[in-house]
Amino acid sequence: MPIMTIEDFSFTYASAQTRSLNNINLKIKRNTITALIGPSGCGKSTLLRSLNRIHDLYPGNKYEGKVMLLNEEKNEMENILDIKKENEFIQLRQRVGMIFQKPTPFPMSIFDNVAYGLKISGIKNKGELAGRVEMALKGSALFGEVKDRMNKSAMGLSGGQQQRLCIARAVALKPELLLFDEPTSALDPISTAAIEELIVELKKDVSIAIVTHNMQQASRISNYTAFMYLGDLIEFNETDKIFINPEQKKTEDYITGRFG
Ligand SMILES: Nc1ncnc2c1ncn2[C@@H]1O[C@H](COP(=O)(O)OP(=O)(O)OP(=O)(O)O)[C@@H](O)[C@H]1O
Repeated sequence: MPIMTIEDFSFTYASAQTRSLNNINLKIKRNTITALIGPSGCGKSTLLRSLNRIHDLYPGNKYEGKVMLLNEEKNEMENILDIKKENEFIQLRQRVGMIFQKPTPFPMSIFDNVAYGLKISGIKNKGELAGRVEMALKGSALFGEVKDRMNKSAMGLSGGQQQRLCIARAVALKPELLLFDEPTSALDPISTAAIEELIVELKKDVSIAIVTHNMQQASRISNYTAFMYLGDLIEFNETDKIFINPEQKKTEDYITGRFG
């Protein structure tokens, strides 16, 4: 079973007259990386932000269709568009974590950044907290660099380290799906390579969707690629197929750089 299925999904922003996404159908398979690509304004971020309903931080947006998330315990798919209660939103965003374009560490210590969500989710035991923080930092390939400065401010880390810290913060909550919104566009090539390597490593434990402007990045790290244009999903397939032998002319024009 996929971790998520997006079914006839359309989205309209509160302030907009027309839909930003039209009838999207897409499956995100477990333990794979799915890349969302397409020209500026095609709806990549809008789609990604629908998958943990982060749009709902602002009221009045219109969702149509279904976004079904696998409940592994019950072995059932549940429609996240039915969620209404605050505690259900908190739980959803733990299960479906998000990493943004600019690293967003909190102005607190490295340890507290990672412990923050764990405390909210009810873990109070100091030993357990320390263990989970260490595990998340190891899982995000950051532990070696920060183990001697856990109580120093996270703001003193480099951009690439801050982004790995944000990944550790999400990973600590043991998410089922991680959403990356252009996670390397503010980073230098060396930090970018480290984050790409980390994302590939993470897919052993978690399913991943990533928005990227960088087509080399999509072809390097993803298993599946969705090409979007003007709010439509034009083509979705295995990444090699999309980049080597796409079915749609629009996809081919985009990946060969004829527009976008
Ligand atoms: N808060 C908003 N209110 C109204 N319309 C919005 C809002 N955010 C985005 N849009 C519109 O929704 C459409 C899709 O935008 P979106 O940001 O998802 O595209 P994108 O493919 O991620 O673009 P980019 O690559 O430039 O980030 C665009 O037409 C955009 O103008």
